Amino acid sequence: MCQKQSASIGDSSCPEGEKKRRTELQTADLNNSVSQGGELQEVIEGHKMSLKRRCEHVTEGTHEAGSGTLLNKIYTELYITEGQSEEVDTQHEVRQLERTSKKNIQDTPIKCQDIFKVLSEQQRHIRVVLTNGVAGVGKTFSVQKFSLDWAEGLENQDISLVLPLSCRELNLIRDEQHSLLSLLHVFHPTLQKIRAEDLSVWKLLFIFDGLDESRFSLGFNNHRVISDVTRVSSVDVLLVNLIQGNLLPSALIWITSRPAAAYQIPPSCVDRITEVRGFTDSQKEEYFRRRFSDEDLSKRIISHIKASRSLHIMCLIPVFCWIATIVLEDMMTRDQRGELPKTLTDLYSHFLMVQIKRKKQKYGGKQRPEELTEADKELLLKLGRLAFEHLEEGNIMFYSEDLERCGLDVSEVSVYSGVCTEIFKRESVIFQKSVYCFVHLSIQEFLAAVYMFHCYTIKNKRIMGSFLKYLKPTPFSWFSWLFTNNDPVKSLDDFLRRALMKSLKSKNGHLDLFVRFLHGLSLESNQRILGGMLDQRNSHPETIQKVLNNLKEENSGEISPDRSINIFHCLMEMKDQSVHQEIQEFLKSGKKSEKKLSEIHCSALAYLLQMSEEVLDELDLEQYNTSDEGRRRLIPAVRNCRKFQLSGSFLSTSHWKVVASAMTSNPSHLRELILSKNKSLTDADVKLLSSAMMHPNCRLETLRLWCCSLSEISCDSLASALRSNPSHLRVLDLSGNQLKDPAVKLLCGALQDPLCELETLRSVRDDPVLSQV
Ligand SMILES: Nc1ncnc2c1ncn2[C@@H]1O[C@H](COP(=O)(O)OP(=O)(O)OP(=O)(O)O)[C@@H](O)[C@H]1O
Repeated sequence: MCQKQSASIGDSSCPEGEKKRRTELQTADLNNSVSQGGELQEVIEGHKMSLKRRCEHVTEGTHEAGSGTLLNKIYTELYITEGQSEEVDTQHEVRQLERTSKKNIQDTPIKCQDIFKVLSEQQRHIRVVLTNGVAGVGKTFSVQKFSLDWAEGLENQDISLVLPLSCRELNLIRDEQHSLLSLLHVFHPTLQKIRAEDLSVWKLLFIFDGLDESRFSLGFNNHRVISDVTRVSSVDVLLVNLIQGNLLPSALIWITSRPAAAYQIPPSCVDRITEVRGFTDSQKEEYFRRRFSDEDLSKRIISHIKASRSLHIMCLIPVFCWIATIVLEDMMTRDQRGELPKTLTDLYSHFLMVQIKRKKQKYGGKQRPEELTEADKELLLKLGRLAFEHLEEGNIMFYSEDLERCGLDVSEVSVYSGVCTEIFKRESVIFQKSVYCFVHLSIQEFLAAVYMFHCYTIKNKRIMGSFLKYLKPTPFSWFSWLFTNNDPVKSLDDFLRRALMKSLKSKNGHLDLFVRFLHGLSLESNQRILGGMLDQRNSHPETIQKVLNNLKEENSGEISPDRSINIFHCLMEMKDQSVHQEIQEFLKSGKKSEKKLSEIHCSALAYLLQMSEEVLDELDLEQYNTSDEGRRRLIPAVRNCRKFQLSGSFLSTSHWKVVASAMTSNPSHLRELILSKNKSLTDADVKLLSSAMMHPNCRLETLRLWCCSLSEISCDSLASALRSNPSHLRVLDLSGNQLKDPAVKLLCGALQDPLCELETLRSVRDDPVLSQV
C-alpha cells in the first residue's frame, strides 16, 4: 500500500502504478454506484484536473496566484488534534497561541486526511467536521492539501467530489439568490454538466474555508427549510440547510474557522471538532529544512530561531515561519553586518524592508534597495492608516472603497503584493469585486503601530487624541486618571503609557500586539531598520529609561492578569532582559518566599510558569513575597498546576474567569482548588466556577471553600454542579460558611441525585455534619 508521505506527493514518493490503480478503482466504484455513463465520469475527471491545477501551487503573499511554489514541496505536516484546547474565547489570538503552544501528551492528534474517518468504536458516522485554528496556523493550507491529495487520487477516494468554497468568495455573492446547484456551477464551472439527481447519489464533500471571514449571519434557529438542490434561496440559508442535513443529508461538510467565529455553528450540528495547533518543535525544523535546499542555511536559521524564545514560540504559527524565512534568508545570504532580529518588532521591520526591496528589484528603481523613497514612505503610511483604522474596528478584510478612503490607489497596492495580497486575482473572471487583507493579522498590527508611531512623531494631535480618546469616567477606579486626563500627549513615555492603558482596557485584547510593536518601535535600533520612515529624534536614552521604568512600575489593578502579561512582553520588545533574567534566577534558586517580587516580576513569572513543559504541583499564592496586586498577576499560572490555593479576598471576577478557564481547558490539570476567607467571592463567581465544574474537560476532585460567606444562591449553583454528569468532584468542603437550612437542603438534594458521585461533603459550623461515602 502506498503510504502518503508528509510532502512531495506529486513526486516519486508514490509509484505511478499505485496511483493508476487507485484511479481505476475509484472509476469502477463510481460506475457501479451511478449508471451515468462516461460523460459524468468525464465531469469528475475534469473537476479533479481543475482542482489539482488550483491546489498544486501555493500563493504566499509575494507570489501571484497560480505561479508560486509547489504545495507538495513546502507542505509540512501540521499538528492537528481532536477537540478544542480551550473554551472559545475572545482573547487575542497570539496570546491564546502562546498559551496553547505546548504539546501535551493527553491530546489526541489526528491526521488531516483522516478527519472524516471513524477512528474508534465509540464514534459514529462523521458528517460535519469543524476545524478551528488561529490566523495563519494552516487551515487553508490543510484544505488545499486535502483537496490536492484527493484530486491526485491519493486519499479519501470514497468521496466522489470534493467541493471547496471559500467564505471570502461566498461573501461576494451574499446579496444574490442561488440554488445549491447554481452555486456549484458558479464556483466550479467544470461542473456545469452535473444535474440535480447526480448530487443526491454521489458522495460529496463541501468545504467551507474561513467561516470567520464570512459576512453572513447564519440563523440556525429561524430559517426556511430547504431540501431541494434546485430551490433558490439566499446563500446563508443554503449553508444552514446543508450543515443541518436538510439539504443533501449524505453530503460531508468541513468548516474551518478562527476560534472566535466558530460559535456560530451549534455544537449539536457538529460530529467532530478538530484544531490546527500549528507546528510542533520538530515540525518547525522540518519546515525550514524543506524550505531551503542549502542545508547549512537551514541549520543556521533553525539555530537562530531556537536561541530566541519569542521567535521560537511564534514559529508555532506557519505564517510566522514564512515571515522568518523571508527575513533570515535575506539577511544570511548577503553580506549583512547588522544584528539578526531577536524580537518581533525587529523581525517585522526587516520583513517590511525585504518586501520593499523585492518590489524594487522586480519593478526597477534608481534608489538603493535599503532606502525608502518618499513615495515608498507615503504608500506604507497609507497602508498603516488602513491597518490601524480597521484594527480599531476589528476588521481584517477590506474592499476597494476602504482602500480609496485611505488614499490608496488599488493598482499600487497590488504591486506591494507581499504586504497586501489581492486575493481574488485568480477568480477575477467570475467576480468583479476584489477583496484585500494583510497576509496575517500580525502584519496589520505592525503596520498600524508604524502609522501610530509616525502620528506621534509628527505630533498629529487629532489622530492621537481620537486614539487615546477617553471612555466614560469611572470615578472609583484606580485608573480614573486616564479618563480625566484630557491633556495633550506630552512626551514619548506619556504617549506609550496611555497607549498601553488603552490596550489593557480593551475587552478582547485586540490592541495587545499593536502596543507591543509600538514599544518596540520606540527603540532607535528598530527605527533605523525602517530606513528613515520614523523620526529618530524621540528616542533619547533617558526617555527610553523612563518608558522602561513605567512598564516596570505599571499598576494594572482590575485588568485581567492575562492582559497584564502583555506589559512584560512590551518590556521584552524593548530588549530589556533584566526582569526575565531575575525571574529565571529566582526559579533556579528554588527559594520562593525570600525574594521580594514586584508586579512586573509576577507577570513574568506567571508567563514562564504557564509556558513551562512541567506541570506545577502546587501554586500557593501566600508563598510568594509580593503585594496583592503581584499575587493577582500570578493567577494565569493556575492553568499549569494541579493544586491552587489562596487565602483572602483580593480577586475579582476577571481573575475567577482565569481560574474557570484553567478548569475547562483541554487538558485541564487542576485537581484541587482551596479558597479560604474569600468574602468577596460573589454568587456570580461561584456560578462561574460551578459551570466550569460541569464542563466535560474539568477534572477537579477537591473543592474547599472555607469561610467564604457562601449564600443560598451559591449553594444552589454548587448543587447543580454536583448533579452534572460527569462530575469528578469527590470532596466538597464548605466549612465555616454558617450555612442556613435552605442552603443545606439544596446540597442534600444534590447528594440524593444518582449522578452525584461526591464522597465527602463538609459543612455547617466546622463540623463534618454531612458526610457521604
Ligand atoms: N502545512 C504547512 N506547510 C508549510 N507552510 C504552511 C503550512 N500551513 C501554513 N503554511 C504557511 O502559513 C501561511 C498561512 O497559512 P494558511 O493561509 O493556511 O492559514 P489559515 O489558518 O488559513 O489563516 P487565516 O485564518 O488567516 O485564513 C501559508 O501561506 C504558508 O506560508
